[in-house]
Amino acid sequence: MSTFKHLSINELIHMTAESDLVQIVDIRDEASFNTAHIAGSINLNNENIANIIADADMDAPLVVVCYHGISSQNAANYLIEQGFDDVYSLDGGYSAWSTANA
Ligand SMILES: O=S(=O)([O-])[S-]
Repeated sequence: MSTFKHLSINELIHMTAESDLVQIVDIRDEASFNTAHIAGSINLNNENIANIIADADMDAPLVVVCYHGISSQNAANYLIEQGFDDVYSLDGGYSAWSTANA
């Protein structure tokens, strides 16, 4: 069974520049997500997770974003268990992303 990989902010920028297939899921609370999020990301929550999994391309890269890159690692493991093959946890989370993109 595969394990998730760590992804830096720079790696995410390169990955999204090179492929349109990259899926980004943000597991922060909805209010934080609505305030600001990485372009193209989806807010993943208990209500929509089943639909997102059902609609997703399980072979395409899936990047999990949280606040600081801690809880995204658990979510990444969970999403691998659900059948995703190529899962990444964004190191530093949205916090690092927003600092890098300020
Ligand atoms: O979202 S977090 O677990 O990195 S604080």
